[in-house]
Amino acid sequence: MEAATSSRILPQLNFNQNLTLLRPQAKLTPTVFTLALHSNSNDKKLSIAGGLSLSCSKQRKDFVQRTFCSAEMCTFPADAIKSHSDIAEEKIGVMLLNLGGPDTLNDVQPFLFNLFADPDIIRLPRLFRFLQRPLAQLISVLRASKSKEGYAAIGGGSPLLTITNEQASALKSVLEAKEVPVDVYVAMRYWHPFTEEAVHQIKRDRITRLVVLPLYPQYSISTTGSSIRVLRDMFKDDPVLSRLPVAIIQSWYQREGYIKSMADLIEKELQIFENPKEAMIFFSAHGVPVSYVEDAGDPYKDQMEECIFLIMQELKTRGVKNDYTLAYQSRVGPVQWLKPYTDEVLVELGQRGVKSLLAVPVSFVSEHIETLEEIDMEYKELAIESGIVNWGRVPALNCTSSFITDLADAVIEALPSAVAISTTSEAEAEADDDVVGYAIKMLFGSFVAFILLLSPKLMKAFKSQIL
Ligand SMILES: C=CC1=C(C)c2cc3[nH]c(cc4nc(cc5[nH]c(cc1n2)c(C)c5CCC(=O)O)C(CCC(=O)O)=C4C)c(C)c3C=C
Ligand SMILES: [Fe+2]
Repeated sequence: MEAATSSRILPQLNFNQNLTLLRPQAKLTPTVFTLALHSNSNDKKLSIAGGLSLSCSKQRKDFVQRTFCSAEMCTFPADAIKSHSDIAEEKIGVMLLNLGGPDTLNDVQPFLFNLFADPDIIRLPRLFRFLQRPLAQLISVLRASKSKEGYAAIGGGSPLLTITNEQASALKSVLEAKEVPVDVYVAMRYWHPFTEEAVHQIKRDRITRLVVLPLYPQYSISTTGSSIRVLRDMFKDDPVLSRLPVAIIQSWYQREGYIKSMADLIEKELQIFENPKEAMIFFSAHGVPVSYVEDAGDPYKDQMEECIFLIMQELKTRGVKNDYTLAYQSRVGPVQWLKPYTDEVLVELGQRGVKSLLAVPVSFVSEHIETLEEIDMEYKELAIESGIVNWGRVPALNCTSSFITDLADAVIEALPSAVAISTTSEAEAEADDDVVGYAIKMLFGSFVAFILLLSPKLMKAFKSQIL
C-alpha cells in the first residue's frame, strides 16, 4: 500500500475544464456511478448489475449526459459536484480494486478459500447460503493442487501485487504531474493487502474524497461487483466512511486511451509475424458462468463484445484488417460458462487451417497466472498440437504509459461526482444481527462438508467436477 505522502493539498483542478474531456462513448453502461447505493431490492440489483437503467429523473439524466456522457444511469444528485472553492482543501485518495493472488505456494489454498467463500463467485440460492464457507473449504482443498502446479510454473506465486503496486505508483506520478496529488491504495479482494486493510488506511489517512478504480476494464458481478459490495458493507455503517464523498468508476473498457493502448500493443506484436496480415487476432477473455449474464444481468459479456469491437475499429483506422475472434478461458466447475471456450476454438482454428495466431488477453490489465501459465503454456501447446505454426501473445498493459495516463484522466473526470453513501435499511441490519441463526447454519454446513470429506465416492465425483 502506498504510504500517505500528501498532507492537506490544494488540487489545481479546474473541474469545468476536466468535464469537457469526457467522451460520449458509453452507450451500454455508465462509466461512473457512485457508492451511494440504496438497500431496497431494486437498487441492490442496480448496484451489482451495473448496466441496468433504473429510475433517473429526466433532470438527473440530463445532468449525467451533460457531464459524464455516460447516460442511462446515475445514483448521485445533481448538486453533488462541488465548486472549486468547496474542494480546495481536499485530501484525495484513489483506491485500486484488484483480485489479489497468492504470494507463495503456501498461500494458494487459503487464497482459493477466500475466492470460493465469496457469494459473488459461488452464487448459492439464499436458502443454501449457509453452505458457502464449508463448500469453499472443500473446493479450495480439492483445487489447491492444480492451482499450485500453475503458480509453481510461473515462479511460485502470483505477480499481481508487484504489478499492481507498480501501476499504483505510476498512477500517482502521472496525477502529480497533472497537479492532482493523491494517495493511491491497493485493495485486493482475495489476498493481501485486502480491501478491508486499504479502507482502514484510508480512514487513518483522513482522506476527504475517494475515487474507486477497478483494474478490470469490464464490469462483472464476480469482480468489480464483488469488491464494491464489500466496500458498501464497510462504508454504510461507519460514521466517518458513510460521509466520505466517493466516486466509483464502474468500467472503463470504452475509454479511448485504453482502446488505443490495446491497439498499440496488438499492432506492435503483429509486426513480429513473418506475414502480419495473415495472423488471426485471438481475443481471450476470462469467462464467467452463463447464469451471471442470463439470470443475474451481468453486463460483462456485452461490455466485452463492445470492447473488442472498439479495439478492432481502432485497428481498422490504422489499416489493420486482420481476421479476429473472441473466446472465453479459465472455466472452473461443472456449470456452463460463456462460450465459445478458448481451448475448443484453438482446436477448431487449427483444423480449419489457420497457421498464425496472436493471442490477446483482454479482461485484465496485468500479467497473471492465466496469461503466464494458461495462455503462454497450456494454450500455446494446444494450438501448436492443433496445427497453428506461428504463435504470438500480446503482453498485458501493466504500466504502459498511455494506459496509465488514461487511468489518471478517468480519476480526474470522476472526482467531481463523489458523494457520500446512504445508510443501510433496517431489514439489512436485522439480517446482519442474526448471529444465532448464522452459527446454526455454519454448524450444519460444516457437518455436510465433513460427511462429504469422509465419503471417498462422493469426494471422487465432486473432485472430477472441480478440476
Ligand atoms: C475479469 C477477470 C476475471 C473474472 C471475470 C473472473 C471470474 C471468476 N474467476 C473464478 C475462479 C478463479 N479465478 C482465479 C484466478 C484469477 N481470476 C482472475 C480474473 C477474473 N476472474 C485473475 C486475474 C486471476 C489470477 C490471479 C493471480 O494470482 O494471478 C482462480 C485461481 C487460479 C486457478 O486455480 O485457476 C480461480 C479458481 C471464478 C469461479 C469466476 C467467476 C465466477
Ligand atoms: Fe478468476
